[in-house]
Amino acid sequence: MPSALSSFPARVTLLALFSATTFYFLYKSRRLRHLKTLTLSSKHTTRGKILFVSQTGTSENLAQRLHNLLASNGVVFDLVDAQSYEPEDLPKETLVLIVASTWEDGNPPSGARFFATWLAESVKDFRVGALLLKGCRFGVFGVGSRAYGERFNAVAKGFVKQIRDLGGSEVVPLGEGDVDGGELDLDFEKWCEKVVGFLKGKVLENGVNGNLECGVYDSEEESEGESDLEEEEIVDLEDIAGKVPPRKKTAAAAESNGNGNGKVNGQREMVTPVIRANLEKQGYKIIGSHSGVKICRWTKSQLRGRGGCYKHSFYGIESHRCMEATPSLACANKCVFCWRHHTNPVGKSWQWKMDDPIEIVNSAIEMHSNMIKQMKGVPGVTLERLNEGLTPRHCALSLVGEPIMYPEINTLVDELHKRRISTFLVTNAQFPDKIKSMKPLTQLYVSVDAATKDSLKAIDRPLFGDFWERFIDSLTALKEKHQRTVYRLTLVKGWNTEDVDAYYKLFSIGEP
Ligand SMILES: Cc1cc2nc3c(=O)[nH]c(=O)nc-3n(C[C@H](O)[C@H](O)[C@H](O)COP(=O)(O)O)c2cc1C
Ligand code: SF4
Repeated sequence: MPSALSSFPARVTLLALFSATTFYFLYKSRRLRHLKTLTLSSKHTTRGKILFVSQTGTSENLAQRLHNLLASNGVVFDLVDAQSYEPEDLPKETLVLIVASTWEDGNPPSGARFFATWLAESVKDFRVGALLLKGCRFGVFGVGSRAYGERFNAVAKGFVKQIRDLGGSEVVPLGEGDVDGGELDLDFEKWCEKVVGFLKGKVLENGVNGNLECGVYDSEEESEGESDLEEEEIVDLEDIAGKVPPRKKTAAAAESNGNGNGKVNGQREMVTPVIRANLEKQGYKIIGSHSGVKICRWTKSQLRGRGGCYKHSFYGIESHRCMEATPSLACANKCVFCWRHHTNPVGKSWQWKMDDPIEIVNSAIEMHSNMIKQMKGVPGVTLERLNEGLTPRHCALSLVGEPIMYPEINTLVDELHKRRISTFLVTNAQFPDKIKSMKPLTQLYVSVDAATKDSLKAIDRPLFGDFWERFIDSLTALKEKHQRTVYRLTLVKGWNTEDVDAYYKLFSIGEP
């Protein structure tokens, strides 16, 4: 048990606080986000931004024109080159107008690659969720050439989709300028008219109403502080899922695949080509046939000299030296909040071809290091931090799936420890025997997704018929472990936030 946080109520409160905040906003706010984003509070007084993405100056000139036009209407925006804009600040923005050109192969100009990559990666990062930019209203004008066919204004179109996917509210429909055959100036003017119309409170064709008096565009007073909304929007706790499907679609009980034969080294590969492609699209690096590694957004953040995750605040773990990995992408549940929905491999026991633990560790470190190297040259990344990042000191075995399903988990953990890498492992409490036989880890977490049998069944949709007995046995096994143990609560309002007494009983079983 850790000394600083060994106080049971303190630890439970902190974990519950993180998880509850995350899920409450992921789940509830998704449905409400349109309503909310249309009703800006007077706290949002950040000045609007005009961002330009430009290589040869066309988009920059147009952006400058828009800037002047708005200024002549009494509204002052900041005019910023996307090249020098810090995308981590986007969630703080309340209104962003982007003028963006498209270049070779439908890509942005090289100077704006970081901005574009940040957006694309945030959409794919399941931990970010659909709320990151929910306070941000935006409009995009694309500068390109129709001669490029399907790639005409690909960058501008991509920005619109990505910002929408991250919860942004599009207040002016995409404008498209064609520098070759089209009427660039005219099309831009029309788009600018819509922007001015929006700012003057006119209802646009997409039904969004602007309002000059809402405080967003106040040219005199610029708020320095961060809004309350932003504070509420703290999402992401390592492997917490981002997108919650509606309850009615997910309430059906999970079906066992019925094939669990307990073979330690089966013939089938766990990761099928379809699953592999799906995971790789989301930034996962697949190791062998059942393991994965992914660079965490906190790792990137701390590499850039920004904040780390809660393990940095709690335990001093340096996020830029942390590797997030799992030796089993499969698990024995189909939790309703799992981002993988129905695409993940499931099983009651190991039934797949098995890779060597040493090879998994070596490949994980190599792949992780390669991802770290790609951060070279990114604003804020110093050589010193980059080099530190190349030698991970901590491994979060909690990416996705159930790590203790992997039959060689003990050897794998030993390998990590031999390399002076500390280990945090998260299990979903369905394999009590595995918990018992697990060698000491730096910290062992058990996910407590619900406090009663019925709610656990509804939320985790376990494959095992005796899931509740397994769950209780897992907590009992935890108590008997002579090491640091933690319950991790994932609280979703309306699903599992009641039954306080039942949670209390569970705490007295495991004594985390
Ligand atoms: C090599 C090259 C590739 C281009 N590729 C595209 C493209 O894929 N799609 C598109 O819409 N426009 C494309 N364009 C047109 C540019 O977007 C256009 O020249 C624009 O004015 C550049 O704006 P900027 O000066 O703001 O960067 C391309 C232009 C060049 C020279
Ligand atoms: S523990 Fe590591 S992987 Fe997990 S959120 Fe923190 S930095 Fe990222």
